[in-house]
Amino acid sequence: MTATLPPTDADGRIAELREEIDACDAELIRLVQRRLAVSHEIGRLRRESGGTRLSLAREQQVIARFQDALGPDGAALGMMLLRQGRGRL
Ligand SMILES: C=C(O[C@@H]1C=C(C(=O)O)C=C[C@H]1O)C(=O)O
Repeated sequence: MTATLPPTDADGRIAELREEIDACDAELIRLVQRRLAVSHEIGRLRRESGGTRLSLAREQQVIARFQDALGPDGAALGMMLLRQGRGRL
């Protein structure tokens, strides 16, 4: 059986939990920005040393990691992060 809270208590708890979600989102945004900067630096180093801009083998590993942890939506999230780092191909 689940306990029911009076609406005013529920409102207060929802407000608290939304603050937690806002903090998670802020952290995620910071991490995505950091990931993008690191990814660009690797791409620059690889190009400057005569390599290819992308590494498809590495991209498969990244997508597999997201898929294993989060399922199909995780794989989609991994692909969005990779796409963000690629910029114009
Ligand atoms: C960052 C790299 O370069 C590219 C970007 C990747 C990424 O954003 O994770 C992965 C593979 C590469 O296509 C890398 O090789 O690790």
